[in-house]
Amino acid sequence: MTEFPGWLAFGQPEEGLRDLDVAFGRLLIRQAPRAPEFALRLAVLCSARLAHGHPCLDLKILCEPGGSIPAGEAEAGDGWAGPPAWVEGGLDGCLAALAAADFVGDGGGPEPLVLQGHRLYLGRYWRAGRRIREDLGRRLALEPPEARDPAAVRVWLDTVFDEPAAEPPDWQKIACATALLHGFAIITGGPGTGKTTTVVRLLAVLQGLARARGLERGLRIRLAAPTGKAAARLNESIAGALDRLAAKADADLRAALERVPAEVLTLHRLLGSRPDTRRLKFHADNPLDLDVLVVDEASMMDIEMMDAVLAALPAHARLVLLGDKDQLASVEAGAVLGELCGRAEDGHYTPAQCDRLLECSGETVPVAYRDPAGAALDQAVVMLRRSHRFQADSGIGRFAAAVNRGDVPAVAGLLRDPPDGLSLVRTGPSAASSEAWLRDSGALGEAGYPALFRAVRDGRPERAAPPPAWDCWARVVLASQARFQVLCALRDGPWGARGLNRRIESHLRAAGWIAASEEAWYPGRPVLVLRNHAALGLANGDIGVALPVPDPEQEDAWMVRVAFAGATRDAVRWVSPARLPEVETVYALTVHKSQGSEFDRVALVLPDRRSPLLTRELLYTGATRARRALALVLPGEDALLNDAVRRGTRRAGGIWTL
Ligand SMILES: Nc1ncnc2c1ncn2[C@@H]1O[C@H](COP(=O)(O)OP(=O)(O)OP(=O)(O)O)[C@@H](O)[C@H]1O
Repeated sequence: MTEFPGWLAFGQPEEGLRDLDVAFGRLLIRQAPRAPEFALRLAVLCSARLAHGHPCLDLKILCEPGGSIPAGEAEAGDGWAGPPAWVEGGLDGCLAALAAADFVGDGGGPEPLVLQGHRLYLGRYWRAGRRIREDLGRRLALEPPEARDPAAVRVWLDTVFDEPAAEPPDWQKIACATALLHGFAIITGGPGTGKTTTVVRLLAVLQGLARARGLERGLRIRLAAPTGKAAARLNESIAGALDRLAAKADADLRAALERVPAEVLTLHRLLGSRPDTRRLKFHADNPLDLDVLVVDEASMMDIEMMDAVLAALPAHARLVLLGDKDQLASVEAGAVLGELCGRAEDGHYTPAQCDRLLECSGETVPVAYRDPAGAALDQAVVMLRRSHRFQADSGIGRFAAAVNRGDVPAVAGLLRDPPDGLSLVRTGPSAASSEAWLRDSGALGEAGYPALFRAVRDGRPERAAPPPAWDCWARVVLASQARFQVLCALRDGPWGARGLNRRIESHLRAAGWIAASEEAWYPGRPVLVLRNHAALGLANGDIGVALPVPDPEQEDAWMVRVAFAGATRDAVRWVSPARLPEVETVYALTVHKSQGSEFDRVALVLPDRRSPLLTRELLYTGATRARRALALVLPGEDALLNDAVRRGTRRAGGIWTL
């Protein structure tokens, strides 16, 4: 019988170890009983880091004084400053112990862990990271046909960008030119900076140029997003951007626009994910049949998803990623977009690239963004810098920008005297169940959840109404649902989503919006889908609302169906609650789950105590889910908010440096 050390016991959440990590540690001991225990602890910590989205353990950060890698980033736990007591001999000590362990290799062999410099990876992620880097390297080196005809590119770009930018240079035009010049490009930018507008123009130019080259069938273009919600939102905004561009198009541009698809799939659907297997339909040996793939909300892509997408993408195909590099990364391992955009703020465009961009677009890259030593990746990344959604003086925009800069005094100043669109609601730490903050934050007000119930109550068609009338009602209800949302940092604890959901529901019951006698599936109950369900066309993160509809089997009887937005603009999908995969009520939603969604008004609720999960990215992501009004609900002290603004997540990835 193998002896296991005491710290390797199942059910040790206080150590931050999941049972999975413990099982991994035990497996390693069985395989390599003579490995130093210190190396084993590092290996198990490496596995535990995955739960927090880190694909590797950065030993340098671990050993820094104040490096604070809490093994147990439990939601309610505190971070700690400095390495754990069992770390001996600093970075050199870690490296020596790992060198003596059979289960650690350099990536060339089958070892389950790989040590690369000062980073310890689980082999699976290291190999995926290396494939990503090699694949992107190949795509960056591709010279697409458009790059060979800068004069034609210039004509088309001048056609789709027919108005000068308010402030030169026109980064949107530069982004289009960049994506035309490379087989792989990233367009990053905050909310409303015009990523969708830009990509629609890009796709029109690509189709226009393809037609001019005599490619009669046009390019095969697919649009995708990591979640159903993000796909549905891109669907809407692509359709809007296409309409806007078509309104002023000449015949050539109209012909090109007709070949730009508006349908957006989830990445899982695009890759042909199947219910009972991890194997995808499309992969390296059965690639996707397409020439251009655009992925929106790419900040939500983790390493494995990126690896799967690249594997299934034909070698000649162009990949364009859109996303906000400052948003929270995927909860799965790896902040792929954040890492690829690590140098986007400063451009780093080489003189040769600036010349090419000028030739293709007529735009001059400002000196501040030039760098003779710029890397190949830098040339393919463009950051859009101006929000067209928020006025420069809008409360949400200013708050989000200050949070993003980590500017504590600016955040404090904005909250002291909040500009339009921003408000601060202070509550006592024990006020989670009180009605006051819910009223002050707008949740129980006219524009809050009562508006959803009013849409349910007032818009219900006559019993005999035809199906389109029921769809129309559902669309109005779903639109009301998307107008207001309570978001919280955490899932558990008094200010976490779970508890708040129950409390908000009971306040709505007390106010008479939900009848006291009604069952779990009362009309108006909003629910969040927690798992992908390919057969029902539902994806993790989709939100639906329960509604009563006539029962066709029994006269005068009603049945409950949950309405979800369908894949196309006006479609509604009705699903019986009995067929739904795992769902939960969603008056309060965690910021993590809200990625890819937007709401007119948001109440962003912070916890009353410190949590390592409360970071700058989380605040920024939560705040930028709001389009018109943001109420920040602060149950604890200001120091808590200030700490979060200061604390940027340090995702230990290293994919791009592998
Ligand atoms: N160059 C521009 N001039 C004026 N308005 C613009 C410009 N670019 C985009 N817009 C407008 O700004 C709004 C946001 O644009 P868009 O949806 O393209 O941004 P986005 O970055 O994709 O936003 P999201 O945050 O939803 O991802 C739209 O109403 C769009 O019409």
